[in-house]
Amino acid sequence: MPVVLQLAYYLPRFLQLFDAQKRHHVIVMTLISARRRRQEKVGDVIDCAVPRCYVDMLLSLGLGDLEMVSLCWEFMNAAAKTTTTALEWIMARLVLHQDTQRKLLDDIATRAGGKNPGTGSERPFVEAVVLEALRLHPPAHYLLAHTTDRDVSLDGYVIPKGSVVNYGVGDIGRDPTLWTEPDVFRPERFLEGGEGFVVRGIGSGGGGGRTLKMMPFGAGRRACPGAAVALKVLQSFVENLVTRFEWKPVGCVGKEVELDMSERPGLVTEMRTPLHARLVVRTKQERN
Ligand code: HEM
Repeated sequence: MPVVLQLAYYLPRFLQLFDAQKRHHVIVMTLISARRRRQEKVGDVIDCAVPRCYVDMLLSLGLGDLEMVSLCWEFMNAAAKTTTTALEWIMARLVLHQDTQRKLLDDIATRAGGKNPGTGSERPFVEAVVLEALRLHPPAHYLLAHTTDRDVSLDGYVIPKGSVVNYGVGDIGRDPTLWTEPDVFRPERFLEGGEGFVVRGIGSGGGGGRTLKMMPFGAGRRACPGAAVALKVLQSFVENLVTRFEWKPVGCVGKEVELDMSERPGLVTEMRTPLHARLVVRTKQERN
């Protein structure tokens, strides 16, 4: 296609993109300016009633507005879509596996009561549920592109300097040489004695020791800096959602609508059909 036609084809999209960027800039700058005014009024105090936030730290580095806006967007985009997508997959799994949902509720109740963990494992069952869902449904099926700064030798292959390297995160989690029955949702594999107990989800990128059995947050120096927050947030949301509501499939008893667990590939891999579930408020007795 001639260059002029190509430009004409992409121009409307570029204009839309510029417009979206302008709106993003205005929204984020409003928030940054509010923090700047506050700092001018009370100073960059650490031990005041309002805690020091990410923007305060950026301001203290003396960065320019454009750079701060870009960093804030990177954080917001990287944090929100990935975490909400992971939560949707986890809740879909709990709708599909009612036995796991009941076991989770029991484990939460026994732990809250200070009794021995219901699953007999030191790892809370909710953590196992979150990890198992991230293994099967990592929101990012590929990482951000990485590159080699020198020739690297790996398993007898040479990856030349300057190669663009990426990983099939989704495939690693379902590798049959690493996981038994990899397509089966079984959170118990992450409990003590299970093949996934070594996996921490963070640190070495989700591997456990030197073996990368899964890497939903990437690995190494450029691994997700929000992994620890994401895992805590997910566990807290799942615990609260399951304690307050019973999550059931839509439809009446015996005629439940089957969940569509297929994926919509993209930068973030979402559920092709967004989750629809029937929520029933749990009674106080059920919660305890
Ligand atoms: C379930 C939730 C999340 C998943 C699955 C996830 C996954 C990832 C992955 C795979 C990468 C690329 C790593 C690489 O290329 O090696 C990444 C990068 C990043 N994530 Fe997350 N993330 C999540 C939540 C968060 C949260 C909550 C934050 C912030 C609070 C965050 C901030 C970032 C940032 C800033 C980067 C870019 C790091 C860099 O370029 O060095 N993420 N994330």
